[in-house]
Amino acid sequence: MRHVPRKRFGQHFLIDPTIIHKIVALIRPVDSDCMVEIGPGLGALTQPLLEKLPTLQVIEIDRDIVSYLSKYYAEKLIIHAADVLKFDFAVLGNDLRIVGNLPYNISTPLLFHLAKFCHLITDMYFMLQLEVVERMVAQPATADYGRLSVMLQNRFIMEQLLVIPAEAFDPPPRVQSAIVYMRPRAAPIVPPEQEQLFNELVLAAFSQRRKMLRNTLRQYLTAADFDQLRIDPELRAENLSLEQYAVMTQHIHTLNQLKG
Ligand SMILES: C[S@@+](CC[C@H](N)C(=O)[O-])C[C@H]1O[C@@H](n2cnc3c(N)ncnc32)[C@H](O)[C@@H]1O
Repeated sequence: MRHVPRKRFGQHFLIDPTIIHKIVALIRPVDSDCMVEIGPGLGALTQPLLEKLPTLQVIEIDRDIVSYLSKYYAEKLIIHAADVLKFDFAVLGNDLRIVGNLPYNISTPLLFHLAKFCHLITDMYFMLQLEVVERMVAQPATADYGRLSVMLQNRFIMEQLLVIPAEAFDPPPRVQSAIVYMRPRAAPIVPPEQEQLFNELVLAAFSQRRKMLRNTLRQYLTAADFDQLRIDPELRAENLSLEQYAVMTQHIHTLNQLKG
């Protein structure tokens, strides 16, 4: 089908057969998988995945692409014509394996949306902007370490896999891309009932990442609290590990409970 790529849907279609083959080899689809592809587009990954799977569920927003896919792949493909940011993954069942060459313009909100369903997910393989993948897997005391790293690492084990050059796509994006592997932790580091507080705390700390915690977290922790937690209040957001954010959250949660 002749299709003019739509910028507003972040359409950069994979065209390099060697890279497509490598991505599918990483995913290793097997018969029993409950596989879901986000943004199948013109089928670059869909076609080779379908060769290994009895069925595949896809979520696609572009109505022209939806009608093309429903004609071309009639039977084995279950198409959800929807905006993935509003999609309720719970309707797909559990043990989900989710894959996709994601639209880069919505990657951060999409990752946060998916995190809400991590109890239903076995693993995920995504193509994303390299810079975003580097931020996802970043460790403390590095320039890439930030809110995205802390919030996602709380829920997922993640690994940067292949780096993909822009020429592998049509039209080529202005940036390099990478494949990231994400597997939900058996349990998040921060208990779910403290997640809202954890989110607020991490947001406050990184809102002015060059400032000391003493200032950015003033509304949450006193000098005595920092002392009790054995965390130096002169540190900055980027110096704290996920575990330290979890300990601070637990401490504030307990204080809040005592206050009633
Ligand atoms: C980068 S393209 C990838 C296409 C194809 N998988 C490939 O690798 O060639 C992103 C795909 O996601 C779709 N898409 C963009 N925004 C979406 C959204 N909010 N919900 C669902 N699909 C979306 C686009 O229409 C497009 O098909």
